[in-house]
Parts: sequence; C-alpha cells; structure tokens
Amino acid sequence: MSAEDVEKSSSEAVKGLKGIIAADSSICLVNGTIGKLLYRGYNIDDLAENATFEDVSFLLLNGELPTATQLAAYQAELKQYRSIPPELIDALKKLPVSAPPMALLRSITSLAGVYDPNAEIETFENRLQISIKLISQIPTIVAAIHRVRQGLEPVEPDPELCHAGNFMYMINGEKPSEDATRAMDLILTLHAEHGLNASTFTGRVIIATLPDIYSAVTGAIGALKGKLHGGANTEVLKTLFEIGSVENVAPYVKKVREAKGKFMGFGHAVYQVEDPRAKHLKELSRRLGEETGEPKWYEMSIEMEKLVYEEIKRNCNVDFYSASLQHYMGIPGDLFTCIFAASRIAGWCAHILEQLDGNKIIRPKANYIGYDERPVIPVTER
Ligand SMILES: CC(=O)SCCNC(=O)CCNC(=O)[C@H](O)C(C)(C)COP(=O)(O)OP(=O)(O)OC[C@H]1O[C@@H](n2cnc3c(N)ncnc32)[C@H](O)[C@@H]1OP(=O)(O)O
Ligand SMILES: O=C([O-])CC(=O)C(=O)O
Repeated sequence: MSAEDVEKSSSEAVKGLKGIIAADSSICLVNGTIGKLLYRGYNIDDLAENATFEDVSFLLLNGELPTATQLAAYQAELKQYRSIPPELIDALKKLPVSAPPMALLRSITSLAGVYDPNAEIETFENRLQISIKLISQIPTIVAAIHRVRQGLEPVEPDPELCHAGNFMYMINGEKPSEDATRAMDLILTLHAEHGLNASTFTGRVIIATLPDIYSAVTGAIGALKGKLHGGANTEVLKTLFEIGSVENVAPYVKKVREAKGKFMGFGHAVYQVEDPRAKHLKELSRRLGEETGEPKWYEMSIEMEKLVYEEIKRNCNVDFYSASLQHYMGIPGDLFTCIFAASRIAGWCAHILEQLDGNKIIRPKANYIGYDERPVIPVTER
C-alpha cells in the first residue's frame, strides 16, 4: 500500500468529535451519565448555594476558591477594570442597532483587543490580567449594547455594587433589589464553565496558534452565538411567545414532532440525564413567576418539559429555564446569549490559560473522501 493509499484509508471520522478526548484539563468535570458537574472539584449545587460569581470566576482562573483577602483584592481588580474605552462606545453607536446583540458583542470584543495596549504581551501575568479585564468588561459591553440599541446612553459602572448587581444596574439604569442581584449572580455562576463545549473548544483551538486572548474570546463568542449552543436560550423564549398559553403547548409539541423539528432548550451533547443546573433555574423561574403575578411562562415551560420528554426522551438543558427566568427579570430574549457570554467568559479564560500551559497546536485530520488526483482541464474544454 502506498503512503497515499494509507492517507485515504484511515478510519472513519467521529462526527462532532463525540467522546474524543482532546485535552487533559483540571477545570471542570461533566459526568453526563449521572448528571454531575464540578468546577475544580466543587459541585455546582454547592457553588450555587454558597458561592458568588466572583468566587467562581476566581476559582476557575486560579484553581482554588479565594481567601477573604484574595477575594477583596480580586473584587477590587474587577471594579477597577469595569469602565470600557470611550472608543468602544463610539464604535458601538455607529453599528446597526438592528444587528443581533451577539454580533455586536463579537465585534466590540474584537475591537477591545485593538484598544488594549497590552493585548500582545505574551506573559502568563499579562494574560491573567487580560482575563480578569474581560470578565469585568464583557458585562459592561453587553449592558452598553442593550442601552445603545434603545437610543439610551450607557450607564457608568457603580463601584459600590458587586459584579452581578452592577451588571443589572448597567442594564436597567436602576439599582437592583437584592433578589434581582442574587438571580443574576446565580445565572452567572451556573453558566460559567462546562468543559470542552463548542465555544470553549473554539477558544482553545484559536489560542493554541498563539494569537492574543481577544482573538480566542472573539471566536468563542462566535461559537456561542449559534442556536445549537448558547443561542438556544433566545430561541426558547421565541418558542414560548409563539405558544402563548399552557393549552397550546401540546399542539405545538405535536406540530414540531410531525415536522421532525428541534425542541430548543432540550437535549445535550453530554447529559443523558437531567442537566444539574436546570433545577436551580427552574426553581427561580417558579418563584419569579409567582412574584410577578405572571406564572404562565413558568407553567408553559413545565408543561413543555413534560411533553417533550414523553416525545423524544430528552431532558431540558441549561438554556431552557434560563429563558422564562430572564424574561421575568425583564431581560429581552435576544440579550440572553450575551448574558451567557458574560458568564462563560470565566470558563473560556480558564481554558485559554490552561491551553497555553504546555501548548500544542490543535490540528486534527480529515478522512479524505474526495476525488483521486486529476488533471486541470483547460477552461475552454470544461
Ligand atoms: C449551553 C448549551 O449549548 S446546551 C445545548 C443548547 N442547544 C439546544 O438546546 C438545541 C436543541 N438541542 C440539540 O440540537 C441537541 O440536543 C444538541 C445539539 C444540544 C446535542 O446534539 P447531539 O450531541 O447530537 O445529541 P444527541 O446525540 O442526543 O442527538 C441525536 C438525535 O436526537 C434528536 N434530538 C436531540 N435533541 C433534540 C431536540 N432538542 N429536539 C428534537 N430532537 C432532538 C435528533 O434526532 C438528533 O439528531 P440530529 O441532531 O441529527 O437532528
Ligand atoms: O457542554 C456543552 O456541550 C454545552 C454547554 O456549553 C453547556 O451545557 O453549558
């Protein structure tokens, strides 16, 4: 067998790289068989109850939960970075406001790299600082997108507020209640990390070629935007709006089934059982449904979860109850994926730093199924 034939007769491609081990990582364990999720050894349920996003993002970046002194220093660093360069706001104002918020976030994050004089410095310390800066500034960019597209001025960050509280404040322009702050903090905590998901893997592939961190994060945002990944939460709210009432859920599920369509917010590449994050979002959605006197979005979600499971034996994923929950929080549906990005930035940066430690360029191989070698025929004879 010639070397060329060996190239051609390699084994079959694994679609979606499902189950392929592509890295060693100590950041996150996702056990899809029993529905267990650990960030650096800490169970997501424990973190949801007992940690804030500041704790969790520090943990993801540094490997350990912060001591009180470390936490105070980290919070101060995050606060110090919150304001973004005015050039980014000016650029945002010139972009079409009708563009999807994730497209705006992708573009402004890329531009943030252009305005960062340290973007190209290749030391661990500098890359860690840029990671902290991005964890701090993505919420500022997201909130600015939300304001500018409504014709409003962005709200300056408030150093008195915690990360989640300030994020809500920059979105709404009003100091959030403790409950609203806690709800945003929970959303940020639950979405922060999930192993080698599509956007994180994208970020690792990009950083492995040794560009700057902004390049990797911009690519990760692009991957998260897709509706099979982070974009699903926006699609879930569209579905709930389309359905409109609990009575309409059953006919909707039947219609999608007959058309062999997808149920957004259901199924998962790893979990074969319930997504361990969903119950937290579900409970908060229930509570806010009661408190707002508009339980129907939660009730429709409950009905849909039951009927979709009966039809396709797939559980809901993290994107499903985050839709009704964020709707109750007054966040518009097309901003949901940006909120996801404001959380997952912590996981992306942890993976980017881990990839750079003992880096190897990521270069898998395609199973070539194209033509054998053939001559170029002159254009007049084709
Ligand atoms: C944060 C996140 O990224 S969580 C995921 C967010 N995405 C969504 O909610 C979109 C809807 N869900 C899906 O499209 C899928 O379940 C994915 C992309 C999440 C996972 O895909 P896979 O790893 O291929 O899952 P799985 O092996 O279970 O899928 C096999 C088949 O089951 C069926 N299936 C899986 N999920 C669904 C669903 N939500 N609705 C209808 N059928 C489904 C499909 O027939 C699918 O084959 P297809 O992708 O060729 O149509
Ligand atoms: O892990 C995945 O495939 C999808 C993801 O990012 C998540 O569930 O949070």
